[in-house]
Amino acid sequence: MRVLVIGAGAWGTALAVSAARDGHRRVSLWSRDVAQASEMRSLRQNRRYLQGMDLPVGLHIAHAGDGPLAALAQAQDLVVVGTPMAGLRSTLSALAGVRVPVVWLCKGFETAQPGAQGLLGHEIWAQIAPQHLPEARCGVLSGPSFAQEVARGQPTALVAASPHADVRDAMVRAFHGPSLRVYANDDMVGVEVGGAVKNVLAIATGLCDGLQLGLNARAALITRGLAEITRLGLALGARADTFMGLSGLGDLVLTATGDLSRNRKVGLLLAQGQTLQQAVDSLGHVAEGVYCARTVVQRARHLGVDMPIADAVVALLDGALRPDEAVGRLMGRDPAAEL
Ligand SMILES: NC(=O)c1ccc[n+]([C@@H]2O[C@H](COP(=O)([O-])OP(=O)(O)OC[C@H]3O[C@@H](n4cnc5c(N)ncnc54)[C@H](O)[C@@H]3O)[C@@H](O)[C@H]2O)c1
Ligand SMILES: O=P(O)(O)OC[C@H](O)CO
Repeated sequence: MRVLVIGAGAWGTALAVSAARDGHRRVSLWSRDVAQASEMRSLRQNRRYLQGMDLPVGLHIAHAGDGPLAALAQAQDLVVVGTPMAGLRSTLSALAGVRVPVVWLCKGFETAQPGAQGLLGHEIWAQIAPQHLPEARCGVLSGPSFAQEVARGQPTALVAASPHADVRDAMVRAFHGPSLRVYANDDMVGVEVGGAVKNVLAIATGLCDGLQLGLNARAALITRGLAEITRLGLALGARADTFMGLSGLGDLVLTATGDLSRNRKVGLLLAQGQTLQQAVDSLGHVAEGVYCARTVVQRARHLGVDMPIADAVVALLDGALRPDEAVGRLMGRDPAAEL
């Protein structure tokens, strides 16, 4: 099987490494940065994004200087976009017309532009791909997964979501292996909503832990956060049971509690008194929750969905509330029925 991973950040590299360990797959990792790709070719490491991890001998490194991305993509069995949300639209545009299933790894909503709604991956895809190729097919690979652990071969479970059975199968064939289980799900909307909104909630739990509000508070945030994810997902057309799965509860628990999470780290740093800019600058990697929190809240308001925790995160990121005021606002809400 021939697999192309576009975007040599932490996650794209980790999955390419994991897939390439199986000698039956021909895996290529593409970087837009020619200098980074050249270094990866010579050192067989991605020092910038996955320090200390050797790239398998069989992993082919490709870059923007090798020729048109669409031509390389056309020669594959599966194309995997590993950029952050901010790069998804431009990458899908570059791939328009390619007759190979395209899936992505990013977890977020597109940052909303003035006068427009920020979109999920499948919504961006619908604006671009079918105009060029009506039979174009897409999917998303998501679930609880820190890049470093996957690259090291530590046991991990992912979910491959697409409305198309052949795309789900292609993702399973590309990535399922001895240390990586890939489950299939046809609810792409639910899987995308879970992956996007958990990042916003992980900022909240990071803040909660940084302020030492306690374990009870963290459990409450995770549980009520899952209720917010589910409400928004249902309003967008997802199935409720998806949110009990890997891309819902699973990824929320991992990101909200795992100290490898960049989103959780943003919350921890804000609690220490850092500005948002200082927190983001210190990461060196993308924290999608920072960029999609406003979109989540806008989409929820548009649909009449109540998301008080996400609202508080936005107020905090915008500097409209201090951390202690955000806690006060959440705890001061009127009593409500749980379900
Ligand atoms: N790191 C993880 O553990 C992890 C796990 C699961 C999902 N994700 C998701 O995967 C996505 C990527 O995360 P990451 O951790 O790899 O980010 P990262 O910050 O480590 O790397 C981002 C990479 O994308 C590249 N890039 C940015 N815009 C691009 C564009 N327009 N075209 C091509 N390349 C572009 C950058 O040069 C960089 O190589 C995010 O949406 C993240 O939420 C990350
Ligand atoms: O480091 P984060 O917060 O971007 O989370 C990484 C993955 O999405 C966890 O599944």
